[in-house]
Amino acid sequence: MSEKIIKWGFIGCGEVTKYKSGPAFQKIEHSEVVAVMSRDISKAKAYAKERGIAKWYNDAQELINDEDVNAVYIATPPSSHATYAIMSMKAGKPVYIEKPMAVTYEECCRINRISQETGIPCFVAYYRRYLPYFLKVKSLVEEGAIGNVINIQIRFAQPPRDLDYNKENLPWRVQPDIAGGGYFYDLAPHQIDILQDMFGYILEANGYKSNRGGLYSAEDTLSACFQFDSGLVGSGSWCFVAHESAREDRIEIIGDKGMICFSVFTYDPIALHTERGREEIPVENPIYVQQPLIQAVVDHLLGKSICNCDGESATLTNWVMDKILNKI
Ligand SMILES: NC(=O)C1=CN([C@@H]2O[C@H](COP(=O)(O)OP(=O)(O)OC[C@H]3O[C@@H](n4cnc5c(N)ncnc54)[C@H](OP(=O)(O)O)[C@@H]3O)[C@@H](O)[C@H]2O)C=CC1
Ligand SMILES: O=C1CO[C@H](CO)[C@@H](O)[C@@H]1O
Repeated sequence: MSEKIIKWGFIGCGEVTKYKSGPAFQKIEHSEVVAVMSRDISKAKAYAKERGIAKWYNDAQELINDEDVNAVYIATPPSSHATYAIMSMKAGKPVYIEKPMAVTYEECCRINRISQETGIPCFVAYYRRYLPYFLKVKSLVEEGAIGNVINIQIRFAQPPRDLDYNKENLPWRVQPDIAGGGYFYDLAPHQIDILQDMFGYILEANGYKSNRGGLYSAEDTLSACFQFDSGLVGSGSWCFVAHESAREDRIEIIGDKGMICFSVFTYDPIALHTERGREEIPVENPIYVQQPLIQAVVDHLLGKSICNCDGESATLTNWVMDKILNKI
């Protein structure tokens, strides 16, 4: 891309854009937000006015066609990611898509096909790959702090959220036609992506799912096992209707000389267990957590470096989830 400034249009301006990503697009050099879209024009206008964004729309195609917009951030629920990504790339505009990339592996493949045919890049918001906390875990593994890695364990449990009890108006995150599944499809992609970034691609995955809470139709409890290309095996369990006493957000990387435990959502200090005992390693992340990844995307679009947080790699995470859910 020859432009000196990446001028973003946002499709969707909900929660994720308020703090995690939105301000970062405006803080980064050679990056501006020039337009925003919500299906409700008054929401789009209020969002734009509050943040000094010049234009607002209630129609995605109009935002994409805007000549001032030269890259598109898709921050809507997952069921609309493929449509907007394909519309944008067909208009010649690179996309940065929120996670999960789409509601199925097959939709991800469609997005990648259009990216290949048009030559327009597609990135996915797996920002943990660029966060200091996870880079520290990765460097401990690479330095051999725990010897050879033998096994991976993911454990995640949380109680239902208040909104999950509202049968008449359930959150989109537990509606599989919008979200791709239940909370598993919302949260597990972060865990699966970061593990694939550290250990290579997962080539086998199988799972069992169940609905134990009866609050909504999507699965709320799962167990899975998986194997990486290298032969490394791991397993995971997820429960979204657990008692508070079972709350957990933990990945264990078990080695032959120690173990690393870390969290994916709460960033509790990394725990390094070795023959020296247990050490805690606190690591600070930036306030706008997507900023390092967005910087990498902007640098890629400016031709300065390559960002590999792309559609091809993100698709493998949807593949793993669809295998665990028996969707494929
Ligand atoms: N990377 C991360 O850490 C996080 C990522 N996310 C991801 O970001 C995405 C959005 O999540 P979040 O911001 O929490 O969701 P919200 O429900 O808060 O916001 C969704 C936004 O999309 C708009 N919208 C909904 N449906 C459509 C549609 N079909 N077409 C156009 N606009 C639509 C909504 O506004 P309106 O209804 O007015 O159009 C709203 O602006 C999801 O993919 C989610 O998984 C979310 C949180 C963190
Ligand atoms: O990282 C995250 C934190 O929680 C949100 C709500 O479940 C997720 O959508 C998001 O991906």
